Amino acid sequence: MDLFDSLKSKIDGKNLTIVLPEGEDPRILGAATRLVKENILKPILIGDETEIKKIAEEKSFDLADIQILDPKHYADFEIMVEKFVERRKGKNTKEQAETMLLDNNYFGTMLVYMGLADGMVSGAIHSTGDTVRPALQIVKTAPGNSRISGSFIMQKGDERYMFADCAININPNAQELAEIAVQTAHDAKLFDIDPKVAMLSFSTKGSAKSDDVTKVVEATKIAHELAPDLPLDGELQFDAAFVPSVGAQKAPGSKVAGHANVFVFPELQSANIGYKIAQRFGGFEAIGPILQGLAKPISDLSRGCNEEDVYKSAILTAALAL
Ligand SMILES: CC(C)(COP(=O)(O)OP(=O)(O)OC[C@H]1O[C@@H](n2cnc3c(N)ncnc32)[C@H](O)[C@@H]1OP(=O)(O)O)[C@@H](O)C(=O)NCCC(=O)NCCS
Ligand SMILES: CC(=O)OP(=O)(O)O
Repeated sequence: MDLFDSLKSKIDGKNLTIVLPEGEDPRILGAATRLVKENILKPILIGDETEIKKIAEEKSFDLADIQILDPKHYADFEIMVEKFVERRKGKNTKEQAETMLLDNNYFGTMLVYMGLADGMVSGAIHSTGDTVRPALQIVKTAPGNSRISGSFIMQKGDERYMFADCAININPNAQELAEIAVQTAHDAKLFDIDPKVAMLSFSTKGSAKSDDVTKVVEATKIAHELAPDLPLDGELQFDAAFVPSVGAQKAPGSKVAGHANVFVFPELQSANIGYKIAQRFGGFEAIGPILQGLAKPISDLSRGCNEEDVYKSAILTAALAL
C-alpha cells in the first residue's frame, strides 16, 4: 500500500489537529484547504486573519471549517504566558515570554505543548533553527532520547529510504551519531521500512584512516550496544552500502552492505547536501525533515517545499501523534 494511503487510514476518523504557523503562505493555505476538503485532519492556521482571508480569496481557497488564530488577539494569551514561564524554569521572564509568544512558531509550539493541538508543521518560510528552537526549548525530548535529530523519507516509485541527520545536529560525536542511527531505525519502522542501517563514511571497513572515520567506527560500535538486534553496519561508503556487487567486494560478509535502506551520514553538511542531491538530481521525493526524539510531533519543512510537501508532512505528523 502507498505510504500516505496507509498513514491516512491510520488517522482516519481521529479528528487530529495540526498547527500550521505560516498561515499567510499560499502553499500552507492550499495544503490546509485540501486536508479539510478530504476530511483528513483539522488544520489550525496561525497568522493575521484579515491577511489570511485576503490571500485565500485571491487564490480561491475555501477556508470554511478552518480555525485561524492570531497570537495578538488570542483570548488565553495570559494563560499561555504563565505556562511558558513555568516550563522555561527561570530561563525566560514574563516580559520575554509576552514577546516570544507573539512569534507564530513559539505560539504554535505552545498549542502543541498545552495539548490544544496534536502536532505542528512549519518551516516553509522560517529557517530550521527558527522552526525547531521553540520545540527544543518547550516540548523537549521524549523519554529515552538525549537529543533530537531530523530524518527524511526519500521515495521514488517502489523505492523508499531514510536519510539522517539532515537537519539538526551539526557535528554529532560518536555517541550522538549512534543515537541518531537508532532513532532513525525506529522511525523507519513507522513508515513501513524494515531497517538495515548503514553508518556512512568516505571509508569502508578501514580503507581510509582519519579521525572522521574513527568517529563512525566508534558510533557503529555504540549503536550495536544500544540496539543489538538491529541490522546495522559501518563504516561504509555509499556505494558499498547501496550497490550489492560493491558491498560484496568492499565489505564481504556484511548483512547490510549492498542492501541498506537507512543511511546515517557522519555530520550535517554531507547529510543535508546528500538528501538535496538525491531529491534534485535523483528525482526522489524528500519528505521531512521529520523531527525524531521529540516528546510531541513537530515537523520542519524545507523552504523549497511545495503544497504537496506540506500536505504530506501534515499527514505524517498527525500519524506520529497516535
Ligand atoms: C537546532 C539548532 C537550531 C539548535 O541550536 P540553538 O538554538 O543554538 O540551540 P541552543 O544551544 O541555544 O539550545 C536551545 C535549546 O535547545 C536544546 N537543544 C539544542 N540542540 C538540541 C538537540 N539536538 N536535541 C535536543 N535539544 C537540543 C538545548 O538544550 C537548549 O535547551 P534549553 O534552552 O532548555 O537549555 C542548531 O543546532 C542548528 O542551527 N542546527 C542546524 C539547523 C540547520 O540549519 N539545518 C539545515 C537545514 S534543515
Ligand atoms: C531541510 C532544509 O534543508 O531546510 P531549508 O531548505 O529550509 O534550509
